[in-house]
Amino acid sequence: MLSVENLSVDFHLRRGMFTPPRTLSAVRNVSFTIAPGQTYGLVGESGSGKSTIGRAILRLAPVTAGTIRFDGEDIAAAGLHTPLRYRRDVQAIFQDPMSSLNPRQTVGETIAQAIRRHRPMDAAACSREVARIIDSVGLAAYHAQRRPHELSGGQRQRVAIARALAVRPRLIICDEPVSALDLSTQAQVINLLVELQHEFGLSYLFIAHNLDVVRHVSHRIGVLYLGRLVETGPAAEVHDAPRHPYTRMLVASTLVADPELQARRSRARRLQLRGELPSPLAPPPGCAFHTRCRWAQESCRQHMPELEACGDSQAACIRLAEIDDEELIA
Ligand SMILES: Nc1ncnc2c1ncn2[C@@H]1O[C@H](COP(=O)(O)OP(=O)(O)OP(=O)(O)O)[C@@H](O)[C@H]1O
Repeated sequence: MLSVENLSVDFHLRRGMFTPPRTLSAVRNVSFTIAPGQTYGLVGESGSGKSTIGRAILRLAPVTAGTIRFDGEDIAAAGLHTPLRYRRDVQAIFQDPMSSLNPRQTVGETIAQAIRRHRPMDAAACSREVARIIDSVGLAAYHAQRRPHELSGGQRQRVAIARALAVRPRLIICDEPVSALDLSTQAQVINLLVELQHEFGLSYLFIAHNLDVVRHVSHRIGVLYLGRLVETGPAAEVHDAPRHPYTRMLVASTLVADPELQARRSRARRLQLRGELPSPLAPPPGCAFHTRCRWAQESCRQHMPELEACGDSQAACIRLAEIDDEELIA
């Protein structure tokens, strides 16, 4: 249904009238597909380019190169005129629903407005539809009268999901939808998204920095480092048997609720991610991860690795064959 091919996004930064703009490569040559009813999870540290990919699909970030096809049609080439059908089929939910919900509108009015924008119907049918959608996201009927500031963070995220569902989308870009919520609310919202996927056959692009969260909802996962995919494949394989050094170190550095697993991850000190993501304005030569990789050697500074098949996944590292499998701790 969605096919992203060799997507690159550059931002041109101007510092003053008389200095030439500098180019920041936020996304480089990223490719993936999302089938109907499936979730593709994008994971990586802050600044790795996850949101920019989501925004490019939503036509909110410029596409420098590559294609974004939806049902075969190149959306990136559509210029300013995004087809109306695409604007309905592809919806989004973000980390902070407060910033995208109108503080003066009740929940019922917000959902009704979204319904009427794409599906004309009379007032009675619209209020029946609002009630049905409110129920389907696990809110009570009385929440229809509430305004965003009268709701908890989890309830506000349910309203954002309801508003997206109101237009009957086929794909939802979920950009860090649970990062601002406490752990138990995170689980509830994630379970809701999974249930809605089964009920309505939805597809998701699920963006998060926590690999365990992404693993839980995704069929396939892409791991981003400094704008490039360094590993991609079936969710279970990428999470439980990571190949790329960055994915291994990301797994080892992710906090989990299971105390035994957390203790094992904390003990694997050599695998803990240290240091900052390099600046995309001055990416390291060769493999961009070599500055933080515990397996890096001189050749890694000289060669930019391409994604290569390993098992059912693909990973971009010239030392894959030499890296010790003992050091896997999912
Ligand atoms: N509109 C913009 N103009 C200039 N640079 C931008 C713009 N949007 C993003 N960037 C830069 O592009 C890079 C990728 O940003 P992006 O927000 O996509 O990363 P991310 O992985 O989603 O991070 P986070 O989890 O913090 O949102 C960053 O270096 C960021 O500063």
